[in-house]
Amino acid sequence: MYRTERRQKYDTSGFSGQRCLLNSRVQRTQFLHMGRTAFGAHDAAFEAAKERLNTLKEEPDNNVKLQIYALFKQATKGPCNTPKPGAFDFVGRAKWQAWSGLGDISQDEAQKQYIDIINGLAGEESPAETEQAGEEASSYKEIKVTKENKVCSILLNRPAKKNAITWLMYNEIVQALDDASKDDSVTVAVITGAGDYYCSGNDLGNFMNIDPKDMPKMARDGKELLRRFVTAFIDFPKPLIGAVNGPAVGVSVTVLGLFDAVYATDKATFHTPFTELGQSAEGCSSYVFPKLMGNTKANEMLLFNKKLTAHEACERGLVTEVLPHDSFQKEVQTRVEYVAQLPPQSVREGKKLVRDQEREDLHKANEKECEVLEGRWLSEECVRAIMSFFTKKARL
Ligand SMILES: CCCCCCCCCCCCC/C=C/C(=O)SCCNC(=O)CCNC(=O)[C@H](O)C(C)(C)COP(=O)(O)OP(=O)(O)OC[C@H]1O[C@@H](n2cnc3c(N)ncnc32)[C@H](O)[C@@H]1OP(=O)(O)O
Repeated sequence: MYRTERRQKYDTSGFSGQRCLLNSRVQRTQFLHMGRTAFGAHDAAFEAAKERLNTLKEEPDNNVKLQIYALFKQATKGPCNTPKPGAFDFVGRAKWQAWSGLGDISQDEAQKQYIDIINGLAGEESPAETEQAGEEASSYKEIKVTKENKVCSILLNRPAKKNAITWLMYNEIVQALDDASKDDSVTVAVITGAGDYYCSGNDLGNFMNIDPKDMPKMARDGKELLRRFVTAFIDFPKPLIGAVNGPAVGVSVTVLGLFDAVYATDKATFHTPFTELGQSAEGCSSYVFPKLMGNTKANEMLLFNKKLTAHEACERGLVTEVLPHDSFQKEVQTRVEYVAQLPPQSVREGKKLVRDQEREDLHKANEKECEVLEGRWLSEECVRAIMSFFTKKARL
């Protein structure tokens, strides 16, 4: 009863809204049947994701539904091939815009993003399902950690919130890096994002619902959390690779300076809006970015909030290589697999030689940045900036 009723809420492409209902069981069965025959057996994961869509405990908000709808159409039909609906067909127009907004990403890529989002929304795969895929199930809530063929993949897994990093997620990432560093079966770690974003940085909800009298303590705790988080990146002893699959914001950008290689899709952007938020640099970026790109270019990002394209970030040395969005996953996989099979001890010794040159300076920069941020978080400027983010959201 519950499932049928839910199925009536939105069709398999996941979009709710009056004009989108498949309004009869026959149509729904036909649609599902068509869906099944449209894909070969090897699209089992896509099929499974479609099924899982109707078992979600929480209904996604419309933004996410539009994304799911658009990815479903792109995966099944390719680039948008229908005329733009009339001005008064609001739902049809929103759907059309979402689908046409995907441009010409391949059906393969669209399928992959569709699966990522649904699995992200559905939370952890059941251990049985993941075991079947030959991966090690993780016990994490907001990231997904899998280990396969010497590669530890860490997926930032809050696609509905653009993978914003909560207090819990900071701790889970620290835990996952620590675990990967100690696991002899792992020779390389990769971090990437679920859905269309790599990561939108610190979850601004971390600043909300704090009793004013607890602010100083929260700021102290936040400082310690950030210090541990960045330390985990400074001291990670194995090759750490970033696969920036979409826009990256804030702390997710600054710690990239501590990675050993960063591959970005040509749709990725890099934004560190610190002064707009009344905050300041972290992730050792106040030390690393001027070394990487020179003071003025570093200031453009850290002080003047300039958002970089992937190519600009590559020109400045923050990104190793920009790869076409369509073939991004495959291209990154090839590079990661090459690193994974290298003689691990030789790679670790080589990384240590490079990192030891500046390890002390990096820890000093991290301490200093966390100290300054502790003060920033308690400042009027920061409180005002965070409030305006949420009031703007509320107004929309
Ligand atoms: C008293 C002291 C307390 C201290 C506590 C500290 C704890 C943490 C310590 C460590 C701190 C380290 C320092 C880090 C600094 C940074 O990272 S600064 C950068 C922070 N990030 C941002 O400012 C980005 C904010 N988000 C946006 O600008 C936009 O969402 C976007 C990323 C540009 C995407 O826009 P759009 O495509 O329009 O999608 P949206 O509808 O906005 O987003 C979808 C939903 O996701 C939610 N969301 C997205 N990003 C965040 C985020 N960073 N924090 C919280 N929520 C986020 C967004 O609200 C939407 O949610 P719903 O409205 O519920 O759908």
